[in-house]
Amino acid sequence: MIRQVPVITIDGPSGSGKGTVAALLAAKLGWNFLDSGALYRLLAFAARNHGVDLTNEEALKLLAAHLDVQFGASKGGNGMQIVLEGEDVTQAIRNEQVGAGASQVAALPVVREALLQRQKAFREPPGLVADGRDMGTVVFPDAPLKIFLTASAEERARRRYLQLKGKGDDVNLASLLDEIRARDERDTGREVAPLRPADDAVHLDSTNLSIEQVLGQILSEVANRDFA
Ligand SMILES: Nc1ncnc2c1ncn2[C@@H]1O[C@H](COP(=O)(O)OP(=O)(O)O)[C@@H](O)[C@H]1O
Ligand SMILES: Nc1ccn([C@H]2C[C@H](O)[C@@H](COP(=O)(O)OP(=O)(O)O)O2)c(=O)n1
Repeated sequence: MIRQVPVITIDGPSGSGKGTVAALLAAKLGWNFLDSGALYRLLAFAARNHGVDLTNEEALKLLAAHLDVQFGASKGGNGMQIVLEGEDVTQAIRNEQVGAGASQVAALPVVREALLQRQKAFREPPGLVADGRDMGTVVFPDAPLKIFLTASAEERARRRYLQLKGKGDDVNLASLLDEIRARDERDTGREVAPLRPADDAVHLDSTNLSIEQVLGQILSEVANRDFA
């Protein structure tokens, strides 16, 4: 049997730490990294730039199919740089307004379909770490290790607050908590590819864990299997 390129999926709600841990894990293993949420964020961002309404399914489908984006190593070497239509949007797509737009367009089946192959194409040797909402359930259902990462809504809002404040954004903890809850509801309640753990996912609650502890627990799951 041909051995498939291994994938580790990390799904979970906003602020659970998926992106941080997935990037660290990919670096540690020397594997590729897919930040699937960035694709939905990029689509919401591009729609705004092109004056496309977030309910206009036909236009969004076209935009998603032709999204001109490059993912590369950042200039400083720490993290990923995202270039959309020639513009560096790495930071610009990381605010709650773009996150809410991403969650809105992500509920449309035509959009998910248009982005599916683009996500699967990240599965290249020697392996892939993919984070998002439906990595383990829809995009890579045969992944040999699936993590479902959670944390309380209050802790997730606190993390997001510190993160955005650190960037100099003007943020309010109570509204971030409201936004996180609204996004949880939309992402778990939608009909297509809702946020939910795969049946074979390992559940990790990071509320009281440091980033290093979460990474350590995932690495011990990796060590218990023989794919990496
Ligand atoms: N276990 C943790 N403890 C404390 N802060 C964390 C933890 N995991 C992530 N963070 C911080 O929380 C913020 C959100 O993390 P991020 O990886 O973007 O979450 P997600 O991708 O799930 O939305 C970041 O500033 C990150 O450094
Ligand atoms: N695989 C994915 C990834 C993200 N999405 C949607 C739902 C999310 O609210 C938005 C933004 O995702 P992203 O992972 O960037 O957001 P957070 O960093 O968790 O706040 O995109 C999705 O539907 N499926």
